[in-house]
Amino acid sequence: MLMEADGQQGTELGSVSVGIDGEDEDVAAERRTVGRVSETGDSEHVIIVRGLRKVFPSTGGYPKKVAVKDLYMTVRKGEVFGLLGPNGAGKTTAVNMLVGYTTPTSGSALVGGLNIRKSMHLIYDMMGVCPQQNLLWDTLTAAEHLEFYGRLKGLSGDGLKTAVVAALKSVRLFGGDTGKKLVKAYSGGMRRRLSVAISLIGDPSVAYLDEPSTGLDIAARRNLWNTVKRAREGKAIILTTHSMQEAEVLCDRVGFIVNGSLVAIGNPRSLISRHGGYLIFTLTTTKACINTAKEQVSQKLTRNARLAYEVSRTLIFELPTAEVKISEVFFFAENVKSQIQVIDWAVTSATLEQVFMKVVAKAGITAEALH
Ligand SMILES: Nc1ncnc2c1ncn2[C@@H]1O[C@H](COP(=O)(O)OP(=O)(O)OP(=O)(O)O)[C@@H](O)[C@H]1O
Repeated sequence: MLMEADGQQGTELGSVSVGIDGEDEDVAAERRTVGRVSETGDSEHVIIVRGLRKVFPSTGGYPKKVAVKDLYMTVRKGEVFGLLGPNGAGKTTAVNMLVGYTTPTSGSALVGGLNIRKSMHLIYDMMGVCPQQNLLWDTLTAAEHLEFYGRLKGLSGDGLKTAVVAALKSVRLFGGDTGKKLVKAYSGGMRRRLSVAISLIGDPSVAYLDEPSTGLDIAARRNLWNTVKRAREGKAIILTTHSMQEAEVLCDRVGFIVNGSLVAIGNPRSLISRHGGYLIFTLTTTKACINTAKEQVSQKLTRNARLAYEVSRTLIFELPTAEVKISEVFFFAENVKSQIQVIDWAVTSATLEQVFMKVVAKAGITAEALH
């Protein structure tokens, strides 16, 4: 791996401060990792983001916008990293700085040891991008697109032909004459799949996928997940998504961004256990039994049960896992039938989506604003 001499490094890292008031522990630890690997160089951490910040100047009467606030994170070889956040959180702006679409206001990033501020022309050779908006030519076929981008990645001859066929097959654009049709005759989903195939042709060591599954039906989405899983080996992949299911299936680690700041980072499971820490108990009863049901949960399960939602006759409680075992909820649900009429009940662990809503709400955005 190339490690580029970087005169700014000392200054940039000199400003790293860990343990800023209220900063999440995992976010602080990631910041420390950035400091460590930036100093020593490291072939495993393919992407090292060092305090990237983007401020859009005020225009047309609108005030200036700090879209990304001092982002520190790393992505390792073989890792799929998911950037999650509500609309306008700064995900695309962060990716746009990394791929050279927009210049950072401050901070920098190393990609394969090269600084995005100085060596973007060299980084282009090792990266693939699936932008949020498809950048395709209506008058070319899918195969022609892939041949064009394959050549840009240095492929030629039989190697190029084989790579184009493999790419068309990987996103199911190969059957019949599909790959030979002009893109203007493609559906939205087919265009999206082609954009993903373009980003992966030539086996780049870094790939950025901005909401890759937007507009895909369930089958196409699952197929896309398999394509990304197969492609991840030896690559560092950053993807942005609004789908928590996609993040759980695909991502080794995820980062939640709110108002331009990273507020949580980690493996989806560890985030669930760290920030979730509760069971979701759903109980549907009759109107007459609602109050007794609430009392029973508080008395028999835990006083710390939190009523998260009450919709019609359905109550949804969060029960701290430190206080209530799942078997106790089963026992409760069976026994409470002597006190109240139970129409239905269910218990599940917290999901990444619930943890996301909680973390985002804590960071100052209401759940309503997310919809
Ligand atoms: N060129 C620009 N000029 C001014 N403001 C911008 C520009 N591009 C983005 N922004 C603002 O920066 C913020 C972050 O936008 P960005 O597109 O990065 O968010 P996002 O997390 O990708 O959102 P989404 O999930 O909706 O795609 C938003 O408030 C957006 O309005």
